[in-house]
Amino acid sequence: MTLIEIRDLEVRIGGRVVSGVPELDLAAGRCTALVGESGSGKTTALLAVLGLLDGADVTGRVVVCGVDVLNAPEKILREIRGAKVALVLQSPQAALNPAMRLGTLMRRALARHGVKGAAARARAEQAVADVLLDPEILRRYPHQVSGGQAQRFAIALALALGAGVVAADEPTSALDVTVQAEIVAVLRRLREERGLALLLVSHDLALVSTVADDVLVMKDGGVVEAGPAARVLTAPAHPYTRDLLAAVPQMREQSREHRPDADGGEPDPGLRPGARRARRVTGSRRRRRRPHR
Ligand SMILES: Nc1ncnc2c1ncn2[C@@H]1O[C@H](COP(=O)(O)OP(=O)(O)OP(=O)(O)O)[C@@H](O)[C@H]1O
Repeated sequence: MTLIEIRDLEVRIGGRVVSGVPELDLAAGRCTALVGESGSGKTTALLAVLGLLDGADVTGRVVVCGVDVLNAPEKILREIRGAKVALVLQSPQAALNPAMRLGTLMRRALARHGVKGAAARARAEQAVADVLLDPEILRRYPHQVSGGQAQRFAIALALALGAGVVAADEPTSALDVTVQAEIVAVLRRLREERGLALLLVSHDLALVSTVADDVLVMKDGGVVEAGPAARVLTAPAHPYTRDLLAAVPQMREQSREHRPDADGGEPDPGLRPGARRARRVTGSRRRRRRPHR
């Protein structure tokens, strides 16, 4: 079943094309990743899927869980956001109301989608258990949880609402290495067990190589190459993709000049050989924030 279908999507801001995706099909249980340099249009494409591009000139066709997003009334869009497609951001704590316990927050979100009382409590507890969090976390405030816990809570919120698609924008780049691997493991398990579909925006080629089935490589607001991750990341056809991949060891050498112990430490669980190196380098780009747990 196709959950996201994009055809000839073009987003213009101030007359300039800032993001364009000619074709994307995402089925249940699959993961498509948008990769590319900063400003290439990845986040804009993700926001288009959620119908969150007020003020932009958007053309083409975006169908999410049967809803024609670019032509749907705001009321319908509000219904699909959360209940069908959940957005997971780089720093979920920033998006959580600091004055509200996580349990309250989740129950309010459920109430907006018509689930209340004991059913909401049960749904919340099940969802946090599904991402391997102790239900006790529902009594805590956002500042009382780690970055990794907050990210798992954001995923749990998506599960509680019954979302079949998670749209994740750099979901691990604000987290430290061990926690990144935990989040990746949770996302992979949910795909396998629940058939969750994942639309992933990431700078992190290591993350992409471990979770994505398909990859779209974006540059200057367009897609320069698309195909199965196993092919695109090992035998890239486009010079830009080759540059992107070639930059990884090169940047590693640069970073080693500044950090003599750069290759120390144990390999990360859950990363394929070579991926750890790619992660370290790509994870140091502009959007990376200070790791926290
Ligand atoms: N609201 C806006 N107003 C003006 N320009 C915008 C707006 N939103 C995005 N852009 C421009 O659109 C282009 C694509 O931005 P986008 O955030 O989609 O890129 P990205 O690939 O996700 O980059 P990054 O990884 O840095 O977030 C950029 O040139 C950006 O400056």
